[in-house]
Amino acid sequence: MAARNGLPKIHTASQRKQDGICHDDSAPTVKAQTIDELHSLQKKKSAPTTPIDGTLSSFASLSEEERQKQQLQSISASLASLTRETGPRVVKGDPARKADTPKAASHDVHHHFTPTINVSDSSLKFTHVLYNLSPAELYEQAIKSERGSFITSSGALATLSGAKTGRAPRDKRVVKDATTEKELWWGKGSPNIEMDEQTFLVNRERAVDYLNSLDKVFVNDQFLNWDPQNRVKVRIVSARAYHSLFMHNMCIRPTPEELENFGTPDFTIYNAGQFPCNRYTHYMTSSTSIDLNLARMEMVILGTQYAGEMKKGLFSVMHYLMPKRQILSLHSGSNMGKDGDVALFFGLSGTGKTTLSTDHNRYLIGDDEHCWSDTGVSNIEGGCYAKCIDLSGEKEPDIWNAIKFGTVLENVVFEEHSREVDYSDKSVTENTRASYPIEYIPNAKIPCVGPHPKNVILLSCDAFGVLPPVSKLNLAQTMYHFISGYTALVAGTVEGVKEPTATFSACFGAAFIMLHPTKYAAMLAEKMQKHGATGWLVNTGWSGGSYGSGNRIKLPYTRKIIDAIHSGSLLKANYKKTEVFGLEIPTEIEGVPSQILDPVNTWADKKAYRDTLLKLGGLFKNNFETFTNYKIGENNKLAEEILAAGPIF
Ligand SMILES: Nc1ncnc2c1ncn2[C@@H]1O[C@H](COP(=O)(O)OP(=O)(O)OP(=O)(O)O)[C@@H](O)[C@H]1O
Ligand SMILES: O=C([O-])CC(=O)C(=O)O
Ligand SMILES: [Ca+2]
Ligand SMILES: [Mn+2]
Repeated sequence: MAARNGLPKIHTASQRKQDGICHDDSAPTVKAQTIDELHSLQKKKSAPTTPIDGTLSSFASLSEEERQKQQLQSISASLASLTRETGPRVVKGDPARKADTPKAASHDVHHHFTPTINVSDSSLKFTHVLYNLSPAELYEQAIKSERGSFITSSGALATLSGAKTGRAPRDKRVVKDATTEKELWWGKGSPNIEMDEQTFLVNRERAVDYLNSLDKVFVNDQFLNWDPQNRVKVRIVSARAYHSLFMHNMCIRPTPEELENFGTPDFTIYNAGQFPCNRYTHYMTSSTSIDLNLARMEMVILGTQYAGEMKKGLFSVMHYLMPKRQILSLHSGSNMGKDGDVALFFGLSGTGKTTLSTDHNRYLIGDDEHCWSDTGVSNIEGGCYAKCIDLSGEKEPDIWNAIKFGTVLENVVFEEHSREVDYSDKSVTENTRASYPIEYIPNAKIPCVGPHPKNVILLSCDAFGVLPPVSKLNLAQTMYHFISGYTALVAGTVEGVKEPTATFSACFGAAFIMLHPTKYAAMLAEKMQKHGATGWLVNTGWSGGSYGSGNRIKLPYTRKIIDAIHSGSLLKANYKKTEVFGLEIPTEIEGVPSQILDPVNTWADKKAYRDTLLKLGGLFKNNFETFTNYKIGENNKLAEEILAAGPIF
């Protein structure tokens, strides 16, 4: 055994001396003349994900050469400064590797224009592009050049997202032009903070200049949406291997053939997150800005390295593009039973979409973002993004086992030597996260599509502890609660929110919607009606008192409730109606103590319960006032019904 401070004795074949002469050449020697050649043998050439080596191009077929040229031209065009050169001189590969240094530019693959005296000095520099690297290559890049990158004991890549460990919704801006002014939701309650085209271009140039000034940039060409008819091509240009691996996991990964025929992207992200925006720039209120331009189909990220901005930025784009095609985009998880019954799980951050859609007895379609079209549901993404605070192998075995090689573990704390992660440690943030490809969940449904949903489950984490663990909703109630989007935000995901407080977020995702909430609500109502889906409200939050005195409903109980919804048994249960909210609650569910089903039973102080119930009812009423003047759907009947489906007292 090798001691940590000493080398073990080396036993070689030469010890079995036959002729008294030391032969250490009993195995054939390597077919290499030089050390460089030896190293070149180690890696099998299998593009397209491997960075190309300059010496290789001469062997490549003409059409392959032409394809590479077009690909580089497309990347150069993406990275173009809009005020100077048409595009940087791009070269594929890691600048740290000899074969990829600008000498390689003499090969015709990297032809590009020859800089002349009247262009800027920046055009004299090569931009090295690491194109669609594999997880293994990205691990190496991260460990080599990004402080805070480590391999954990289960093989995941631990990383730090920097100063920001959650999204920054107050810094998310959208370009208001003649088109978006009319189409998008602006003003009170809307997530769309306006900026003008000029300011967008200033920030874009800042990001592009920053990216081009670096030694290397990562470029991911990937897809969104498993529905082949409505697939969107996305390009992500970023400065960190962490960002590239995160998007590799979260977007749909192209096959080598699909990558060959990728062409130009439909949407491009410029992630210059390490670099701040400039507060002298109009509209900027901090050093962070996440800017969306729907006319250019581009997003620029400055001043935050939190990778969730890219994922949710793309989600916003889908919330704009899909409704134009009569497809409903949803902040929901989705899974399917053995008999093909599909359930949707809506809910704000931390309410249980990932936890409850990841169910060992069902096929996972997706954990966070879906489309509902005329053909059924499709996942937008290629991966999952699970919260991992207090994660345990017993309670959530599938998520636990997904944390292996290839998975990005954000902001977790681990033991220095063993690299065992301590999932209870909140030293960096409470919003610790794991990002993994969906196929890391053993019963993932690939391709991630399914038929029309049978159950629509609205998850709410009620910090007041007055909503029942489960209620059956009629269509008007489903719409009322969908538009309200109530939860008690669990600390962490949104910057600066540390304590649970009541939140209303339209469509259970106001931060990501682009159109007025009633547009999405009308589409949901129409689809639920047409396909006969049942709505449910599930409280994954407190019972027996509010946050501070009661306790969070035990996950195994919530799972039993969800099981009863899926199996259809809950539909047949006996129901009674609650006061104030008028919710239908079951009297019995297998595996769940009956007395917790009606929250009044779990509160010792009945007056406190009643006061809290009325208080929450009042908050719902106040919140809904914004929507009372809007028309929902074709006739006004539904709008009136929805209004009447709220709390009455
Ligand atoms: N009764 C319960 N039901 C669901 N989740 C629970 C329950 N009790 C505790 N939890 C915990 O709450 C968290 C739910 O987080 P989850 O990742 O599922 O949220 P999410 O809805 O997917 O959020 P996001 O949109 O931010 O990804 C998990 O850490 C889970 O272990
Ligand atoms: O975007 C994030 O950081 C995580 C997430 O899924 C959400 O907030 O809904
Ligand atoms: Ca999630
Ligand atoms: Mn989410």
